[in-house]
Amino acid sequence: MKILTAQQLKKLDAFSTERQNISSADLMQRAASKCFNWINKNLGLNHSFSIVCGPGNNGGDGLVIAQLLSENNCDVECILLNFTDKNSPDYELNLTKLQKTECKIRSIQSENELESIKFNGKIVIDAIFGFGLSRPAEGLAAVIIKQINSSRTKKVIAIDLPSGLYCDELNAKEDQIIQADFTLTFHVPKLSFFFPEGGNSVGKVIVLDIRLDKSFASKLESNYSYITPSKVGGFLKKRKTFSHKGTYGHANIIAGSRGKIGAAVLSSKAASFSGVGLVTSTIPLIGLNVMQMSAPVAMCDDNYGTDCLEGKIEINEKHTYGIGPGIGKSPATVQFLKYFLKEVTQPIVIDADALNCISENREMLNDIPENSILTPHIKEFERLAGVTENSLDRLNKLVEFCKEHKVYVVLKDARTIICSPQGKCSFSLNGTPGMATGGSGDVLTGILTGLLAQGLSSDETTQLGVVLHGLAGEFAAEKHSEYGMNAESLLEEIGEGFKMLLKI
Ligand SMILES: NC(=O)C1=CN([C@@H]2O[C@H](COP(=O)(O)OP(=O)(O)OC[C@H]3O[C@@H](n4cnc5c(N)ncnc54)[C@H](O)[C@@H]3O)[C@@H](O)[C@H]2O)[C@@H](O)CC1
Ligand SMILES: [K+]
Repeated sequence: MKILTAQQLKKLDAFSTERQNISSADLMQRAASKCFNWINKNLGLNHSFSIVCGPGNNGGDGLVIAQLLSENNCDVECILLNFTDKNSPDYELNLTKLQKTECKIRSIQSENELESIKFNGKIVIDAIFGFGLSRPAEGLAAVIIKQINSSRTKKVIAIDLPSGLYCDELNAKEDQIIQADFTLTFHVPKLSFFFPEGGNSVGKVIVLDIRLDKSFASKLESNYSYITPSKVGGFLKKRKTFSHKGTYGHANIIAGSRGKIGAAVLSSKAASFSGVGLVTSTIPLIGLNVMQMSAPVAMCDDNYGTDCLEGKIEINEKHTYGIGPGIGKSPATVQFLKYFLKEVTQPIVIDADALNCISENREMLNDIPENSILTPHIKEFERLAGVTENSLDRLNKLVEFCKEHKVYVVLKDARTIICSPQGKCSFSLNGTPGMATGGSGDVLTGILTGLLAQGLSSDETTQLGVVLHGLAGEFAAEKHSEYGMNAESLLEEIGEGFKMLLKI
């Protein structure tokens, strides 16, 4: 699904109402009903609700939600921020409707009236600004946002976007933005959700389908799309009854050095859980016993060096290679990598120290086979492509880099971004902060190598692999909490991720 700008969302909104022969107020009613239903189903109605409304259509959504809560006999108070007399027409219409219900309505003109408002213990519904934010929240809006953020609220639910967050621009550090527990966003997640400059404020993102015109949306120009489990599940190939280990490819994980054999173990195990037929671990001799004991499923090739990888590897055209986890940067390993890249012709997965070696020996960039998959985290990417000023600058550099080198880059972060050699970017919302721990990246390398080995294209591999890795993280966090999980917990949950994708 394409990620759209505020301008495009407005156009889509207008086209959809016209095509469906409904008014904009009907669409607002539909959007607000979706929010109400989500709240009812997921949090229940037995709470005290405070709904804070701004002057535009986001505020209008808030008014309809207030109406629905009030009609369902909830304890609800609606706070109107009156910093302008130019309210949107649908806001005015729904305010008149709300005034006919039992809902308590408070109209706030100035900051000193805010003192008497208490948000502690309440579910706060933030409907101050949506995608129409045109400048940083200031004055009354900024003060109330600050007040909500510092209150002991039960939960904060942002409607469409946390107020104060831009839709497709970057916020400044000092901007006041609602810190939501949940963001109920319409149609698609917004670009800003994927960047650290504002993405920390969205909490859990729930995308609500308000039946905007899908064919019109697909014709709008956008370089950015959002990957969902339902999209990537279809990339899985059906396993045949009469098949054997040779049917499903051979992943060769080239990894490890003295003290970093764990990275090789994690990657090799992850590959073995990805559906691949065979796994070989190409490791220095020092890791042989550890690997055989911890990952007996992997065959070992220990012919290249004792403490670190060295020498000239013989490329097997039938193998799909994933190189980098824990290999270190010793001169002998750099030579090993140089030779490997010169010889290999099929797309490969390149991670971690292999990327760092390439950054320090840039001529190697020219030897990376087309459609290979590079999996840097932000620092590793900056070593490859240069320091970036902010997320948008990084996104532009990412596009340039992938086009120039004809590779896929999986830029690992809380919100991982995949960029294709054509410069198309896909964003994933799967994953959890519990995955911010050593070894998570090694697991991703294993998954990607395993999927690529099974004959998926690099495009399918990156999208499916990133979602699967994120789902494994979510299942691990569910079982062990975000604190009590590690990279090994991810391995145990790859299967749960597959089960979910197969159900869709
Ligand atoms: N297109 C869609 O998909 C739909 C949009 N809807 C809602 O409509 C919202 C967009 O509505 P609008 O375009 O009316 O915009 P908003 O409601 O986001 O806010 C715009 C209003 O706030 C003012 N404003 C902007 N920044 C300000 C600031 N920093 N300080 C003070 N005032 C400021 C503007 O002048 C305008 O009056 C969406 O986010 C969503 O909640 C839904 O009702 C239904 C469908
Ligand atoms: K909002």
